[in-house]
Amino acid sequence: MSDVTTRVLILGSTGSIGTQALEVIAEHPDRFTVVGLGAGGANTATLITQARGFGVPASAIAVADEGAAAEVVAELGAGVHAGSDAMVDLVEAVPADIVLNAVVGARGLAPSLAVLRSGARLALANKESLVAGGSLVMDAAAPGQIVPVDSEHSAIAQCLRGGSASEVDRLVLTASGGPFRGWSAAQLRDVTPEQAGRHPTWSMGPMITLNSATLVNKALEVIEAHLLFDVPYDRIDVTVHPQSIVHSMVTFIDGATIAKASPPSMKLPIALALGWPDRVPGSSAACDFATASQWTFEPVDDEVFPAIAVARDAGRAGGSLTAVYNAANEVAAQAFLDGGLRFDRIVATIVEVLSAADEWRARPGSVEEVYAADRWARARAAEVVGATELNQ
Ligand SMILES: NC(=O)C1=CN([C@@H]2O[C@H](COP(=O)(O)OP(=O)(O)OC[C@H]3O[C@@H](n4cnc5c(N)ncnc54)[C@H](OP(=O)(O)O)[C@@H]3O)[C@@H](O)[C@H]2O)C=CC1
Ligand SMILES: CC(=O)[C@@H](O)[C@H](O)COP(=O)(O)O
Ligand SMILES: [Mn+2]
Repeated sequence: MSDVTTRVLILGSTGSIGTQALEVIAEHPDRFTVVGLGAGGANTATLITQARGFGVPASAIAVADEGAAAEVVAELGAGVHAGSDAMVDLVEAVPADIVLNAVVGARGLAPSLAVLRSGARLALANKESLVAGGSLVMDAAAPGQIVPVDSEHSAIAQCLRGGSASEVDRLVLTASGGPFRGWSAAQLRDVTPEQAGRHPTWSMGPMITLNSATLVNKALEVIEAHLLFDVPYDRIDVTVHPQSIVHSMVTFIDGATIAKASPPSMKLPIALALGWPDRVPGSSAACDFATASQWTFEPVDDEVFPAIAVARDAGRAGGSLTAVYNAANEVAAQAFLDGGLRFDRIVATIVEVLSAADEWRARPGSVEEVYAADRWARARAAEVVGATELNQ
């Protein structure tokens, strides 16, 4: 084994993915070293503890919120990167072999692009940056420079190892179905944020947990799979698998399907992305085939949960419509969490915003054009959310 460790910079270190990544690294000090940490600023105590625990200096820390950054400076000293460009500044200032982007939301786009420019490997949890940036992100990446962290895409990448793209017939993403699997449209009207926050199989941050409940998470993941693996939308399926043990599958042209299975834990795909292409021993418990269990698969109810079908249409139409989809969702989801929008109106808001988004059908020529689409969609979504008829 090499005596040189892999230098890992973590953006979003205080969140669900970020903290699990630090657990993986702490378990393997012979393989990985933390060289930088970035976060929004809502959890400065955690960030300071992380910096002290992993020996990260102030100059290798980024905090988006200026006030929170000042708190970190008071504890760790001057040099902390602060403000809306802090993640990009950090990526540009601190040499790393791998940058894990575990920031939440489309705000992760600029940092993702900065990582690709730096030449480091991008371990990508922040699916929103890919969905928003689309071909811009993929075009900026060298072959193999992006390694997926999202469990489904990690699974597919594993199923594809050693094969040739021409042998792939279909990608099959699994979905837990969320907490409202089997519910009727009428039942979804009265869903509360508390109910939507109870994911059946995964413990995750609040936004992805809500996105799983609306199936917007799976919608974003279909777009993510299309971009990462260059497979057309009509050859990407979604199946509801409530146990979340099969993390996704690939069906090949001879009728064979390869599935990747393990109990639900993000530590495995995080560790694999950090160690890629090598597996990190003991990342997760393995399936216990000595105990009786059932793995079930059922179709998505597209009538009650239209999020995936809407995303496919946006993705096929192309341009910046997937950025519009994501931005509209971020606004509507936050409005729901704040008590200002009915649950079933989240996806209705996305549909409403997309229906007026024809100007964003052109392929973006620059990241500024993506940001323009994102800003437009946020403003339009805020108007739609504010329209009383949508909440009746
Ligand atoms: N959690 C999971 O199991 C999975 C998550 N993902 C994806 O990974 C990403 C992270 O998810 P998750 O860990 O659950 O989210 P969390 O909400 O738990 O964590 C989000 C992280 O982003 C940071 N952040 C918030 N605002 C900003 C900002 N303006 N600038 C920089 N950083 C910011 C937060 O910092 P602070 O604490 O300071 O607010 C926190 O560190 C998402 O894109 C999600 O879809 C994908 C698959 C599984
Ligand atoms: C762990 C992970 O990758 C999440 O994206 C997970 O897949 C969410 O669960 P759903 O299948 O309910 O969206
Ligand atoms: Mn996922």
